[in-house]
Amino acid sequence: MKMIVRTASKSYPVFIGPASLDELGDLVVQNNYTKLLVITDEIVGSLHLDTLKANMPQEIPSVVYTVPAGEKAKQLTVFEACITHALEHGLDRKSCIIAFGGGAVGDLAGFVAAAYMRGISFIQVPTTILAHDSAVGGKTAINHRLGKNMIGAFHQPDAVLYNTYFLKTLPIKEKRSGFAEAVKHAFISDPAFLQYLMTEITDLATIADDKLAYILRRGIEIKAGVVSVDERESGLRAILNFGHTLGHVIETSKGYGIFAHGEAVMVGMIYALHLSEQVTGLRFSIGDFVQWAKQLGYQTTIPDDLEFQQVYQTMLRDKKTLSDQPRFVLLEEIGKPVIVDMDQKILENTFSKLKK
Ligand SMILES: NC(=O)c1ccc[n+]([C@@H]2O[C@H](COP(=O)([O-])OP(=O)(O)OC[C@H]3O[C@@H](n4cnc5c(N)ncnc54)[C@H](O)[C@@H]3O)[C@@H](O)[C@H]2O)c1
Ligand SMILES: O=C(O)C(=O)C[C@@H](O)[C@H](O)[C@H](O)COP(=O)(O)O
Ligand SMILES: [Zn+2]
Repeated sequence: MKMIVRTASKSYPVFIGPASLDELGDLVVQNNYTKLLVITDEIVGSLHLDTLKANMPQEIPSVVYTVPAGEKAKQLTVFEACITHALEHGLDRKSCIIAFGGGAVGDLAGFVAAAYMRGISFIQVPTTILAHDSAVGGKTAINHRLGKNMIGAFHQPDAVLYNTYFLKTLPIKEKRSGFAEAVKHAFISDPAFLQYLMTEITDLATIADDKLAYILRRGIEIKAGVVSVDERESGLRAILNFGHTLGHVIETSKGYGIFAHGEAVMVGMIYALHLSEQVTGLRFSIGDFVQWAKQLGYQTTIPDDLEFQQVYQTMLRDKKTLSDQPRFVLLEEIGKPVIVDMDQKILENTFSKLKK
């Protein structure tokens, strides 16, 4: 199946399904790429690189660069090594980078593409559930020890080829991480989708293929709808950050990769739901939601070793913060997000209640 993402700077196709890699050859020809650089990670490369290679047009020269798996890929040293590899192998301005992996590879490789010779093409070939979010919308970035995704650019891909066959080898922790972003998409825009998820999904290890396909498609539709209105987060796009203010702090404070991104976002969403109850008067059974999240294996409390004062300092560096005022995405209702400047005392009291 094919969807089109339309943003102010560019429109591009997202192909979803087991045959999506068939599109690669045509894309390479249509766009006249001179050379391809596949950036993948060591796990995805060892499991699936042969499948990707089998779908790459043999007449175009290609090279592969393998980076560490997970958040370790999103570092300046790895970014520099990718640029060096591209220079040493003669990539030019008409070359194309293929981001082959989950969100970490996508964010890194997209940023390499955004920066190399001031910007070349890239194609997302995502391999995780989470990537229904990360491969669409053009946010690319690497991390800084003081904050998540602090060094990056907006740079849209030429296409997204989402071969759902790759998802078969995902470990349960990564399924959980990716599913949390689908829950986020439901919370910010579609109460019926949230209801569907909470009713139909009771075990992440055994989601039926048709249900997973629907969840990915609906998540991409919601994300594409937001980025088509506000590509560079001048306003509306911030709603995609629901759960991320605390989520990113958890990732940064615990050390990148300890909590998977979506696992941290789940705790952040539960925090934001409690804040919403107090600040916007949200009426929603948080207890039922937390029970369901626990059943799916999520941690639903704030890690015990996090201290509010330190957490608050990291929140102040969040990209949504303006003039030292932390801003949160809260919900007035399910599907009705609002951006709110937050009072430190409310943040602290709710934080204390949600610690283990
Ligand atoms: N740019 C965006 O809009 C956006 C959106 C959401 C998240 N993100 C970022 O995405 C990253 C998380 O992405 P992710 O959850 O895809 O994680 P990931 O890319 O770190 O992959 C997680 C782990 O799963 C492995 N893996 C990937 N595909 C696999 C497969 N098919 N089979 C077996 N193992 C596989 C990887 O090697 C890695 O060890 C975070 O850095 C987050 O900040 C970006
Ligand atoms: O696409 C967006 O916009 C998002 O916020 C999606 C998030 O799921 C994603 O984690 C994103 O990388 C966060 O962006 P950041 O600007 O808060 O670093
Ligand atoms: Zn996210």
